[in-house]
Amino acid sequence: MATDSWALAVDEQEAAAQSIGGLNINETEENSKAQENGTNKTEENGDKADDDDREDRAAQSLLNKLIRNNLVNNTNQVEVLQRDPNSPLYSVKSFEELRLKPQLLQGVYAMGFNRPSKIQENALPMMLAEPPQNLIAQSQSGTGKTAAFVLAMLSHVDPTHSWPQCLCVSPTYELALQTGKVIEQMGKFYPEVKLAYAIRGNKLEKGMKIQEQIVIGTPGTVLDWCLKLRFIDPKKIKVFVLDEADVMIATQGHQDQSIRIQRMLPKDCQMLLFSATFEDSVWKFAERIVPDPNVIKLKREEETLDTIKQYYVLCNNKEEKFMALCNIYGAITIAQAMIFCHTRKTAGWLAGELSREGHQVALLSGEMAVEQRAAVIDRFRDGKEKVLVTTNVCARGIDVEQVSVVINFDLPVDKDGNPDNETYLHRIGRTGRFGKRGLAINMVDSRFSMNVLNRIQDHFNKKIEKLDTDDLDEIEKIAN
Ligand SMILES: Nc1ncnc2c1ncn2[C@@H]1O[C@H](COP(=O)(O)OP(=O)(O)OP(=O)(O)O)[C@@H](O)[C@H]1O
Repeated sequence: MATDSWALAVDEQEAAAQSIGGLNINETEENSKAQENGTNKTEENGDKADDDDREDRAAQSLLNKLIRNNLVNNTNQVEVLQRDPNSPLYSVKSFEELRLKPQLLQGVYAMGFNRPSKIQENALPMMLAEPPQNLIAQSQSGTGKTAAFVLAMLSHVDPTHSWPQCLCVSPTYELALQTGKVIEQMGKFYPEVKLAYAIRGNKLEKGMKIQEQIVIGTPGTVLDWCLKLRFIDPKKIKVFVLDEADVMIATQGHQDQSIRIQRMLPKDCQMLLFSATFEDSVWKFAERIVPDPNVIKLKREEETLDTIKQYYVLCNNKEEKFMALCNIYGAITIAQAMIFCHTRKTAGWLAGELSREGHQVALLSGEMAVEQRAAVIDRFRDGKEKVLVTTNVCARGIDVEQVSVVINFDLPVDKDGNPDNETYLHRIGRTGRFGKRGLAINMVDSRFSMNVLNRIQDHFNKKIEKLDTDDLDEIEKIAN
């Protein structure tokens, strides 16, 4: 996340410069030096960086949800740690085996799910078991966690009772809405089950009691509804879900609020916690929320540079980098390319220059709302634009199969100006699914960036070849 938040910080810095300097972006000397060195003023302000990180995680997670329309491929084995290692381990290969209510099975199939995802194979039997079992599950975004706990909640409610029985907390209003949508879709043929949103702005009359069986919301509002306003009787909750635990703990106060909610629930309430990543801090939090847990983990698919041809081009400034890019485009056919810039300003400039050259260009930029970003990514994935110019902020999690060329117009560095190897790998590396050959071209424009390139090369122990973009024959060769 380091680079994302750094790029975001730069974007915000530029936005500030823009608002101070009218519509012209006035790059101060200090600013441009900072960019050159890969350092940034805002890093002095630790709080600000933390804020960025928080926003960044929630925004990234929302973006992932908006652009994802099927499961991510993952060939790793699921690790299961049972609370009682002697009890049999159930896993299912079909939804029928779960003996779901027919209305729910219909909902699952109507969503186009044919069989359980890897994580669902193990998680669903555990979550649907009698007596209910607690679960901590970790796997990357897009592996089917949300669908799994939504199915568990819908299976456990008794629609003849008009009070909340399942409670789900999400880190932000927008993420809660997204999960709500999945509940509505999956419960489409089960209209007796109703859903309420405990989110800011949803004001209810004093003394009211919620009648909906499922409540989804953010921790602050859920806590108020349970404790202060008593719209919900926490003692009647049968299933408690805490989603996106890693994003949750990044937000000040959410951790405590979640723990306070959990304390109000009955001892036999089923506790479920989900997270895309599992740092120590997440694990400590998870253990406080979920007593006696079963644990399911699915490691991320490893990315590799093995099938990627990597090159670098020596230039003196951004204009030369642009010329080099034009030469490459003139020499080889590029179906779709993603071009990464360090700042929003460079990205905007480059997108403009490329459009002038007649390219169909999409621009992803930090000031765009997450929904706008998702729309740009969708258009690009549909092939409506052939070039996507972006800063780092927006680019995580975008898997575009047809992207054959990735260009680092600026090399990825962290906030201290050190090579950001993880981001480099993430930009150009391929997982099993996208195992096709790829081409990565790095633009080097200073001694500083040459040093970054060399360190990246050493880190991955993979040669990055020099490319002379004035030599058309040489460029043609790299396409073969
Ligand atoms: N068993 C399944 N078969 C096919 N598609 C599925 C299945 N389960 C989930 N999906 C789809 O895969 C995508 C990712 O699923 P889901 O949102 O549940 O994953 P997640 O791990 O919660 O990720 P995120 O946190 O990004 O939402 C969604 O588009 C969902 O509709």
